[in-house]
Formats: sequence, structure tokens, C-alpha cells
Amino acid sequence: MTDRLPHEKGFHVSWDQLHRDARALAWRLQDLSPEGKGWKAIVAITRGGMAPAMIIARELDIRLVDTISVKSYQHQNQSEPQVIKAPDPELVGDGTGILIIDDLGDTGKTLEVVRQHMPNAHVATIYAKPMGKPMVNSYITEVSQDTWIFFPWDMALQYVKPYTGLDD
Ligand SMILES: O=P(O)(O)OC[C@H]1O[C@H](OP(=O)(O)OP(=O)(O)O)[C@H](O)[C@@H]1O
Ligand code: HPA
Ligand SMILES: [Mg+2]
Repeated sequence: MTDRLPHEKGFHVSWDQLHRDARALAWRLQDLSPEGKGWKAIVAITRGGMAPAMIIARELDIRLVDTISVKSYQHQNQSEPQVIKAPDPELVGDGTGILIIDDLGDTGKTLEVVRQHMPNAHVATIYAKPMGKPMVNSYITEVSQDTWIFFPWDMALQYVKPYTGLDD
């Protein structure tokens, strides 16, 4: 997409940080199910929602986990989101009691498409940018629209030069 803001900042998330944030989100979701009856199932938005969904499913003892596959980004370039695999319609119904999990809401376009499948579901992401926020019911941390979030599965430990710029 040509109208996307340039990503001037990078926000690098470690596995440890992601684990803490996913747990914090799970604890927040504990009391938010319809009529306090508990969540029926989780639907993870692949692929980025899968690791957060696993952590949340474990915290909340949810054994039923389905997926919805949405493809929209090729590296940092976005195209129209396409659903390439839908969750079991008998399980999710209109979304009542269903927790939809993704790693983040950026423009909100992915979540908009997913919400059309399950209008009554609760949408939770670990991170949210301002444009994505209206599509999200619960999130943990907001970052600015011009920040690109780097997730731990996209990074590796590597050498960095000392602050002085002089190698040892
Ligand atoms: O709010 P949006 O602007 O739609 O962007 C957010 C979506 O983009 C990324 O997924 P991506 O499509 O890159 O696929 P992936 O999860 O398989 O990496 C991210 O995991 C969200 O699902
Ligand atoms: O900031 C981001 N980081 C990683 N993946 C993404 N997909 C959309 N926005 C982002
Ligand atoms: Mg994704």
C-alpha cells in the first residue's frame, strides 16, 4: 500500500517480553467472557496469533483452539487481506463466546475481515497501533503508527559493535 506511513521506529520484542505480555492479556480476559461463563474456544489468526494464542489457552485452560488464516503482508508491504482458511463454522457460530487472538492490530484491516466471519467474538491482541485500536476489544500495549514491531520469531541474537564503534 502506498499510503502507509514510513516506519521510523523499531520496537523489538523478546520471547520473554512476549510471554509476559501474553500472560497479562490472558489475565485481563479471564473475567470478560459473556455472562462470565468462560470462553468456548480460541481462534488464532495465523500465523502471528498462534504463539500468543498458545500462551493464552494455557493460562485460561482453553483446550479448543481453531485457526483463521489471513494473508495480507509481504514483508512490510500490505495488500488486501484474504481469508485462505476459515475456522469450523459449527464451533464458532456467530462468534459468541469465541476469543480471537492476534499478535497486533496495525491498520485493522485483518481484524475487519476476521470480524465479518464472527461478529460477536471478542478480539484481543497483544499490541495495537492507533488505526487498529477500533477493531480490538482488549490489548496490552499501544505503539505509534510509525513504529514497526519486530517479533521474536523474526529475529536472532547477533553481534553488535560497542557504543564507541570500535571493535574489541
Ligand atoms: O492490522 P493490519 O494492518 O491488517 O496488520 C496486522 C496483521 O499483519 C500481520 O500479519 P501478516 O498478514 O503479516 O501475516 P503473518 O501473521 O502470517 O505474519 C500481523 O500478524 C497481523 O495479523
Ligand atoms: O508492526 C508490525 N510488525 C510485524 N508485523 C506486522 N504486520 C503489520 N504490522 C506489523
Ligand atoms: Mg498476522
